[in-house]
Amino acid sequence: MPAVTIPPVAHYDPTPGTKEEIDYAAVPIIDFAKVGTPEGRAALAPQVRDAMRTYGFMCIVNHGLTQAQNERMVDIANVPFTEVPEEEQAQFISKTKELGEWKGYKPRQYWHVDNGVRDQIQHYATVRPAFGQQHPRALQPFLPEVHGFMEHNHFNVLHQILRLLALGLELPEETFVERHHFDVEGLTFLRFAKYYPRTDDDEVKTKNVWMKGHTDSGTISLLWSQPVVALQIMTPDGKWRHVKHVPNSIIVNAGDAMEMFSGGFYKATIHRVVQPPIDQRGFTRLGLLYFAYADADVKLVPCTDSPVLQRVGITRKVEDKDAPTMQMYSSMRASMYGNSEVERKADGVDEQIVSGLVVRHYN
Ligand SMILES: O=C(O)CCC(=O)C(=O)O
Ligand SMILES: [Fe+2]
Repeated sequence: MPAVTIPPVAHYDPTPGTKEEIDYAAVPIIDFAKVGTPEGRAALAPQVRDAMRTYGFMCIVNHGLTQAQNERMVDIANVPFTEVPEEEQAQFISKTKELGEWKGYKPRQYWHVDNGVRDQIQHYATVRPAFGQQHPRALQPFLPEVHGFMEHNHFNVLHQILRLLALGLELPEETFVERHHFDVEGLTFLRFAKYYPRTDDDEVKTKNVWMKGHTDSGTISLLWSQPVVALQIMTPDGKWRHVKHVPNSIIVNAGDAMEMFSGGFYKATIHRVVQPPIDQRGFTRLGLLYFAYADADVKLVPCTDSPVLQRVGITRKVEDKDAPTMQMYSSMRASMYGNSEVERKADGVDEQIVSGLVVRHYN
């Protein structure tokens, strides 16, 4: 058998952890060591149900990748930003506003943040299968690893979370798994995100907000925890609080589609990215994010056969007959995000109407 050679990649030095005192959100830590067995899932289901019902966020440890495998992916994630010449990057710009999809680069300054300030975040998005997309030359040697990382996210993490969320609603375990295929073309994608330090003027004009408060449009987002403390969530008491970095963990949140499937039972929690604490300023912030969506043609209506929902009641944002499909909803959201044509409400909340649903961005 030929030896498997792993192409070398430059190391991305992680930013040192902050030493500042920070008011962290009490995001529950969920240990996935036993998630592979029915007994393990039965024990985890109530923990996951409570976390996603109360916070809409949880932190998963023992997800099956080692620290070294995690670091290797972070190194690979830096390749599209550091190893691809600008002229070549220009050939792979995502047509997000035109097509409502994420594929390739989101350049810096693509979004309006606030008061005329544009973002300083660059993304590179890979759809599934990774081989079905054209990629810049420098990334090509790493595609088998990128694809393997997506498979790990999908089957070992996402599908297990979906099983636990179905159990939490007393639904058959595969209810949500069956709506999240990997091998068919769909909306789910992997994002490499690089946040660059900003000018003081930009910080003042945006009140230190780097990415506006929002809910994610899909079902489940997997944010691989990284050391720069800048992600905040709106906690149940209405305060913004930071999410703590737990080494080699995954921060998980539910998006709008999961909130709709669960009739409001699981919360699509508002979150945002802000300027890091003083000792972490001046560094870049590099993240791995896997955004899961239900299959494109699935309608975003509540699971009325859940005994739990029958007991606690269902909240709908639109009538079932008017509910959008996953494709309709996500592409509208993607094309409209960061667009200045929003209605400014008095309290610093911007509103847009997407497929008949009100979508809010919080400053
Ligand atoms: O970078 C992060 O920590 C979160 C980013 C985020 O919320 C998003 O890309 O939707
Ligand atoms: Fe998000």
